[in-house]
Amino acid sequence: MSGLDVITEALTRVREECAAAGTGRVADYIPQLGHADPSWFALALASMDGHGYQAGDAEVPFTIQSVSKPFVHALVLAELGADELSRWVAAEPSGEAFNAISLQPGTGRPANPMINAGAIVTTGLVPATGAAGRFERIRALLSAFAGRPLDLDEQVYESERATGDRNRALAYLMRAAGTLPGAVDTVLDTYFRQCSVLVTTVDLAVMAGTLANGGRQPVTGEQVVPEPVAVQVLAVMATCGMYDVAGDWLLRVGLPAKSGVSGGVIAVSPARFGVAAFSPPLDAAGSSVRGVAALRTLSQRFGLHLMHAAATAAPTVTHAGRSGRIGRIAAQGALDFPAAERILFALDEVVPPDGALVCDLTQVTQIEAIAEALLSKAFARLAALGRPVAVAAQAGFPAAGPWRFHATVDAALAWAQAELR
Ligand SMILES: NC(=O)CC[C@H](N)C(=O)O
Repeated sequence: MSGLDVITEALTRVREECAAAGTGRVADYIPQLGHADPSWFALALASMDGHGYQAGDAEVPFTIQSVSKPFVHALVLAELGADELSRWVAAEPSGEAFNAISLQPGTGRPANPMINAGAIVTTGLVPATGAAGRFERIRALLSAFAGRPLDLDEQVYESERATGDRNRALAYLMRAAGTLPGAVDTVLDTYFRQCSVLVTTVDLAVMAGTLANGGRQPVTGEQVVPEPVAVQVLAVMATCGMYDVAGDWLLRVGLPAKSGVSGGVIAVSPARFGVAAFSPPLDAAGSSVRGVAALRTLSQRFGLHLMHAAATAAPTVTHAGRSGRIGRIAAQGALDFPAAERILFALDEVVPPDGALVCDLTQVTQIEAIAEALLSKAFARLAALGRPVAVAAQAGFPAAGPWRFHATVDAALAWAQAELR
């Protein structure tokens, strides 16, 4: 408990409101899954600072099922790259159920790595020596995302292996089309094990939080996958994660997400939160009825819709004005492209033709390469026009250039005044 329990209470409230949402059916096509308690219902939230909040049955273990797919997708992207992976699996929404036969005409590739056909191929592409080694790599990866060692539920694995004829049929079709990397039984065995890894709702929230945090686990600090890989995975989750309702989900919830037949659902609010819900009864699309309702409510109530983000960006330029012939600008936080644009726009307004610029970046915490390039260019341009430029910044911003670098704003001001005299 932390934050005076206010956030925990907000989660608990959403859980209560969604407890009666619709009716669903616990999946039993994998017989062992049919033993789940339909009343289980949990919510969890993980922040980028590693803060965790939970409500309900958030520590009940269940098998991860299809929620494993984005993480294994990340592993293969990190190993092979998007170009090589796309030779095997496309990245198009299928508009079909998770277990649909999906072979693109011509190439035989499955539509995307979030449906079973594409996930089976993706699992087969995990580089390893032998099937056991391949599963251990996947288990290690899922554990790194969760920040703790995860176990296998042998009974669910045996149950799915004994009844997984539909997945076997998909694998044989792809094998015949030449798009299955490996033998049907070997690849499927790894896939069934991958789906049978045990997690809790708390685990799922922090796993989603790792994707939200650019691939860095917010609690352990481990960079589990490179940042560009996390970005690519989120893109595919956004368009394909919710199967045949992906479009409606993006409309109403507006977050990259992934559901699984055991009742788990994750959603990712990039650079903000990882969110997870768990409740076994499923809707017709194979997603948790209460989980979907809860994530929808959470996204709306907490203002997490992706397309909402731009309007709420924090102010980066904290001061833009003039004292005498010195134009002064101060900025704070992380400087990305939009922040650089704001600074550049303000520069034009504050620096007089016969004056100098003092730019206070001491409260800047991070400068993206594009922001650094644009600001450097603007400073150089001012300097070339004969206007002295003094930059006050913490170490990190390049001191080299046709401008003066100072550790404090006072030093920058004093230098600029002397230059103008
Ligand atoms: N949607 C899911 O969670 C499906 C996963 C399940 N193991 C299957 O392949 O059928």
